[in-house]
Amino acid sequence: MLGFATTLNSANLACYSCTSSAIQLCNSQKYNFYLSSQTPSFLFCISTVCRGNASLVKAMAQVESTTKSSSSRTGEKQALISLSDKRDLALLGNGLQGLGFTLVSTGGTASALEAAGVSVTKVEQLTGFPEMLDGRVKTLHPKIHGGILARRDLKHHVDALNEHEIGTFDVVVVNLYPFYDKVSSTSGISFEDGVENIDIGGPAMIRAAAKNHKDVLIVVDPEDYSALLEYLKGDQNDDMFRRKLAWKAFEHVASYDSAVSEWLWKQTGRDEFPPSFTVPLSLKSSLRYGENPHQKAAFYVDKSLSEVQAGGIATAIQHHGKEMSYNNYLDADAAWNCVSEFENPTCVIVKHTNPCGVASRQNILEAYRLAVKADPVSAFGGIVAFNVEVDEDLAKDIREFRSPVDGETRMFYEIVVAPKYSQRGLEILRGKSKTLRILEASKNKKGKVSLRQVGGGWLVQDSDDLTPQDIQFKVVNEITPQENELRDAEFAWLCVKHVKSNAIVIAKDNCMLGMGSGQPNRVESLRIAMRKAGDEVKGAALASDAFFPFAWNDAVEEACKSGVGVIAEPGGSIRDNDAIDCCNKYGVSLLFTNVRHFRH
Ligand SMILES: NC(=O)c1ncn([C@@H]2O[C@H](COP(=O)(O)O)[C@@H](O)[C@H]2O)c1NC=O
Repeated sequence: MLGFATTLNSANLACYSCTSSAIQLCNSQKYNFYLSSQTPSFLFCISTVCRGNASLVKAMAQVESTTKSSSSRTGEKQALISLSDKRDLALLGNGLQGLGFTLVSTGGTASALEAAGVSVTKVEQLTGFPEMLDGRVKTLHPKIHGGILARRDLKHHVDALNEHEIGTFDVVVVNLYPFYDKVSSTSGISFEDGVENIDIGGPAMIRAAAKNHKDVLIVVDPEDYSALLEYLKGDQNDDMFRRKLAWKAFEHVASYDSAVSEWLWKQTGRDEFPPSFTVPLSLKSSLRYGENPHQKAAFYVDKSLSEVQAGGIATAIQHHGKEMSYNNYLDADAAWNCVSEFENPTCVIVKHTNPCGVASRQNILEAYRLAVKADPVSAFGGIVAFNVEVDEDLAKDIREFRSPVDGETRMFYEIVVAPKYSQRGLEILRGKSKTLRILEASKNKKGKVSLRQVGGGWLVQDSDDLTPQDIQFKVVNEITPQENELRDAEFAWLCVKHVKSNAIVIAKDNCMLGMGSGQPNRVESLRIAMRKAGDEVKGAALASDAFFPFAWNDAVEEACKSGVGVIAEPGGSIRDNDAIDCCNKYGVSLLFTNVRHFRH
């Protein structure tokens, strides 16, 4: 058995027992005995006086205990660093070392620090235990967690540290195994690999340090390294800085855990919503105000695993224009959701979340003009969405096109959203106005979950992904529709899905002619739609988001009298036969889809 030597000053080491200065580094784990964080090497006395004297080890433990408690009291500074994301590690390591910190690290982090020329003590040297179980146990040790969790203002905490020869940590820098990236990678991951990527020791250290943030600074984000170093250079009296780091640390762990639990629920193979779940949200931007100027507001991006590469407005790139407002986000979302559904080149114009103009044409310029024409009054100040690139010609048209209302006023829009812009197209649109928001969005993923808040709770449902291709348009009366009428009905059906209930859309030749939305009764929506369609209603298709409760002297008869050629509705009313008889009488085809598209 070997005896150990210690003093506080590493330059002046001597054996406690024999006072010999014949001190050597000990390479054998078995005999390692940590002395103090200022002398983090493993030392032993090779004097013949000590050699083989078992009692010396005990004696030395007492000496070291004294040494350690005095080191803590004399403000010896230790930082614990364990990072998967090793970005800016050299900046951190050099910065802390320059400020007089002793660095303690897990294996990979220690190697990276050493490679960056920073001296470091390995956690296993401190704990006297090797990292084991394939890294499942590295830092889960009282010498680590005691040093993080002990309150410096409680004597019995400090005494306990001294008794067990534990040094304190003033700074803990940890980030976690990249579970999120691994399980969401497109190449996929096995269940076993997923499990191995669940970090255990990291969250334990983060939580411990965040709990004891009064004494320990906890950093989980490389973006905070500079602020940490600045803080350490100052008087360190800003408690709010510590609290903010602690908040961020718990948030980091909470998001991480929500990803793990979301993934595990999927691994159970159950096709139902989980009994409870957490949605991780990340602030994208503070908004000037909410729906109205007296309401505070912000926009958050959903970080759920199911939202990875889900496309949509939240991840759209803004190329130009005034900052997006709360209502802009809602409207842009509605426009983008609607236009993304069409296969052919299409333009959708939205006002207050309702499409007021929709047209599909091989020539997108034509589609754009038709979409404006559907309701030029509403289109003014609206959101224009395209499902194809905005090139130079289209951009010029968006810039120059004059309102069909007076033939003079140039059309004005809040937002243009498209999947792509040519360089020239973008330049031209930028020139239209300083404020015009230009968004580049990627297509929405199908099969998502939709959440909506009500007082005290959230409603959760699958997104409404059905398209006309998934639906059978069944002729239920004696009038067989023409091929073009069927296509018009499908087009109107796709439009009506995006209109607020009660929703009626009249369309012909891949162009919306009129729509009625949000009325508390269907007849009123129908009348609004017919008024907008005007004479063009003749031979057009009409789609209703839900069945008609009454036919005679009601919406169905009014539609038939107006001259529509075909009506598409879900069916399912107890008075379906009235609708069938009514359509027979007026020579209008009636199609039942058996699918409802309420939008509340
Ligand atoms: N098990 C443990 O005791 C443990 N302690 C730290 N870690 C993690 O290990 C990672 C760093 O490892 P390395 O320094 O070996 O590259 C960090 O992301 C940290 O969160 C652990 N790993 C997983 O649980």
